[in-house]
Amino acid sequence: MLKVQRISFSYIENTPILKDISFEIPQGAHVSIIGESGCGKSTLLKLMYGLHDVDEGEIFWQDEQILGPSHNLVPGFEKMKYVAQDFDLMPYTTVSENIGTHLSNFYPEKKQQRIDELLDMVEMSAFANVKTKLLSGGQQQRVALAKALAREPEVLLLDEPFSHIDNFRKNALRRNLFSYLKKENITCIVATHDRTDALAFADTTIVLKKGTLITKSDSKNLYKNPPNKYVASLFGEVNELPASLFPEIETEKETVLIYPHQLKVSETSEFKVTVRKSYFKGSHYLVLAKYENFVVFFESLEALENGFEVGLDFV
Ligand SMILES: Nc1ncnc2c1ncn2[C@@H]1O[C@H](COP(=O)(O)OP(=O)(O)OP(=O)(O)O)[C@@H](O)[C@H]1O
Repeated sequence: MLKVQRISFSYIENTPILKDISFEIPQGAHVSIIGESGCGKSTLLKLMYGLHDVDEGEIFWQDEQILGPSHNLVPGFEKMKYVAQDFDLMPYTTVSENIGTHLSNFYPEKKQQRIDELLDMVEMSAFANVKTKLLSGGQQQRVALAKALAREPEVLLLDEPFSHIDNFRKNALRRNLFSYLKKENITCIVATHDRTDALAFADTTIVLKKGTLITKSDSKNLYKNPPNKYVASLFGEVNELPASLFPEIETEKETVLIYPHQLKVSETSEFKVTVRKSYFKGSHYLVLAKYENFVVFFESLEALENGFEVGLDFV
């Protein structure tokens, strides 16, 4: 269990970056940390790894307290690995050597086997003997992930781990990585802007806003029942519309949050909007429309003309 207990932190005096944050993460769980840019996601990861001293509060992994640099000669908690946004690779050594940096040379065959296994997982076997300075950003990011896993950490902390990787590889890599982590019961915490990291791969999602934890919840549940527009917006476009338009939705609030895919064009609906623009999204169009002073997003299989009036049903 990772226990974060009432921690607060500031880089500069009287400018708090994280305020009174508490949560627990069971061993083997996968957790995403989401929130707008600058809300403190990276800082929280760094504190969990022991790269800064907390101002207040305590962090524990199992029964061991994670202490910052004022208590440790070499900052960083041994049982964890942290992959930062800058990958921290040795540029003039090969991919294999980088991955094997922390592996013992005592059993060379075993070491090579482990390197090969990791190269395969991150789909970098063809680059084993290439110096890392010659790799693209996305390739370096994959090597950094493999290097972090080489000695099987108990906890893996990842800061935007797939940000440099193209979609084609990202999806395969994510599937490989997260199924490997589950198999090995490695706890994984990912700071991310990518909703797929949260929705498809994290059991639990933590939401930060301006340095405070605003919710921690089952990822699917959070998506289906976002507590407010800020949370819903982290998953994509969302409409906040008067609840009176949707009597079928039970709520005591004055407004309801509705994702674009929950609104469908209907000839019979009395809720009429005026189309402003259609954006092609591949499988559908995202249509921007106006209802009185509200902006309304909905999905349509066809592009709709500016000025066109359509009815929308909640589905
Ligand atoms: N070394 C530092 N010294 C002073 N302020 C810092 C330092 N690092 C980060 N900050 C500030 O702390 C706040 C939180 O930064 P952090 O990088 O943790 O946010 P984030 O949520 O990870 O952002 P992003 O999504 O853009 O990566 C920001 O206001 C940032 O400017």
